[in-house]
Amino acid sequence: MQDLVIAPSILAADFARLGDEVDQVLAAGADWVHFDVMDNHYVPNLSFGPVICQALRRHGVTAPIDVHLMIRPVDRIIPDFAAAGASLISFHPEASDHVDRTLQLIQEQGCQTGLVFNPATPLDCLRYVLDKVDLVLLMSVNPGFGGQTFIPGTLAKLEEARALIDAHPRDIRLEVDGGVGPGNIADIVAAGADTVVAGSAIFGQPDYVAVIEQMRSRAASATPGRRGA
Ligand SMILES: O=C(CO)[C@@H](O)[C@H](O)COP(=O)(O)O
Repeated sequence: MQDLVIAPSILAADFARLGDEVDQVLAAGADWVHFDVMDNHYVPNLSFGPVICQALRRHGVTAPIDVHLMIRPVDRIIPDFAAAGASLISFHPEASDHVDRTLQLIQEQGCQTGLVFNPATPLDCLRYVLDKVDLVLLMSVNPGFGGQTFIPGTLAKLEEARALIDAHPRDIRLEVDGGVGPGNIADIVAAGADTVVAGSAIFGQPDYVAVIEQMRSRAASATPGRRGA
């Protein structure tokens, strides 16, 4: 399994001070910036688009920007995110008419690819496109809002995804998003995740260093394959 990546979701940041907020979480030990794009169509909420991604790059952010598209359709906006500095672009298979083509488009734009599965969406299509996927993202809440409660059934689904990934020769990250924090990260890592998104659990705390350290130390105590140990 790959080293743990912690990707704070800027959806929970103070937008009026976004550049400083991102600088602070990265200085506190976060690895990536998780960038939640919502269109008030695929999900019932509206967030931000490529200009904000570009603004973060112009501000000086060099860490990977992990763009999660909760939009439909997806293809039209992918070149804009690539030009804005996205490192990795993930989308939901049901939001694309042609999943394989969208994955190719992201690759052609020079970004890494991710496929996102909602809590009730089966992983069925994954095995047909694993050769084009760099990251599998399992939603552990229904997408659209931060601050929701982790859906426990995600743990069994993580184990299912981990088995698929481990049977594949390429390095593919397994990310979890929604309701993740110090209280459940050990079980999440034990179930097979190597990448975690956390919004309110990080930005909701006054001390970003302390919460990120706590998440790392609890994750380090997990034994892969042994949930609840
Ligand atoms: O994509 C989403 C919600 O749609 C997530 O990234 C959440 O924004 C995570 O927030 P917390 O549950 O960690 O507050």
